[in-house]
Amino acid sequence: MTTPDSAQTIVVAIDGPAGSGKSSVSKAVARALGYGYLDTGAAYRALAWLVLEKGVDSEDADAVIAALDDFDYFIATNPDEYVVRVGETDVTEAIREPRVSAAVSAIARVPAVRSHLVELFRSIAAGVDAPGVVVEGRDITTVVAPDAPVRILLTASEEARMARRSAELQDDAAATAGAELKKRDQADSRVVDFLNAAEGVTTVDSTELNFAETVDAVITVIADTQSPVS
Ligand SMILES: Nc1ncnc2c1ncn2[C@@H]1O[C@H](COP(=O)(O)OP(=O)(O)OP(=O)(O)O)[C@@H](O)[C@H]1O
Ligand SMILES: Nc1ccn([C@@H]2O[C@H](COP(=O)(O)O)[C@@H](O)[C@H]2O)c(=O)n1
Repeated sequence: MTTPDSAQTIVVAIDGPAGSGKSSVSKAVARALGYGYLDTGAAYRALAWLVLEKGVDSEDADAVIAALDDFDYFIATNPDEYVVRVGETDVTEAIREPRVSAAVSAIARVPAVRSHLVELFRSIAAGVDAPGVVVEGRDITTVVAPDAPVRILLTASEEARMARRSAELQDDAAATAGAELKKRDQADSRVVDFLNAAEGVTTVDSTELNFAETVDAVITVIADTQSPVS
């Protein structure tokens, strides 16, 4: 990714499967370092939300591509003020609904959607006014910002990810969360590889780490990149 201020704005690219902690860890890292934070999954979710609002079949690639014309997207990059809007509508909560999670993989496998959003992400990241920006998703280390100085695959065992996601929810929702997470990873991994680290990408496996330890591990990777041990 090239940024107008690339000499000053460090891009930290983070990929990983669902529930690996990408959003929560990236947000905490951005806060700790005074960096911006860009959640790329939110854009795929927001487009899925728009497609559902329009009553369009999310499996109909042409109709999904047509919806891009009305996709007036905004996401805040301040980690302390997370908000997502489509046009005037605040969709921050709505894009987390199970119906959106269930539709998003179909949207994300449309190549024209991916290329449109990749350009959008590069432009949003380039506009961040901070010493760095943490950009997280599935193809950040490989497609969106393959030249980023810091590239991390954040992972955890499927059991750990399912347990963490279930712990956020109540009864019925907790029971289905694991299955949803697995299904989405299976669909998404047919489109981009976020289960294996590409060359030059550092893996942070949080299976045996608590949240604070995981944040520290990511900050250490960033610090090591800035002052590598000779
Ligand atoms: N190392 C950790 N130890 C314990 N809990 C963690 C750890 N890392 C993340 N979590 C928790 O796991 C849950 C899932 O994290 P998060 O939502 O950030 O994952 P994600 O990768 O962004 O998921 P998705 O791709 O589905 O949006 C959150 O409740 C988060 O607080
Ligand atoms: N770089 C990305 C980011 C996300 N996706 C798709 O969006 C879905 C939602 O992402 P979350 O991070 O909020 O879970 C995800 O399941 C992918 O379908 C993507 O393709 N590329």
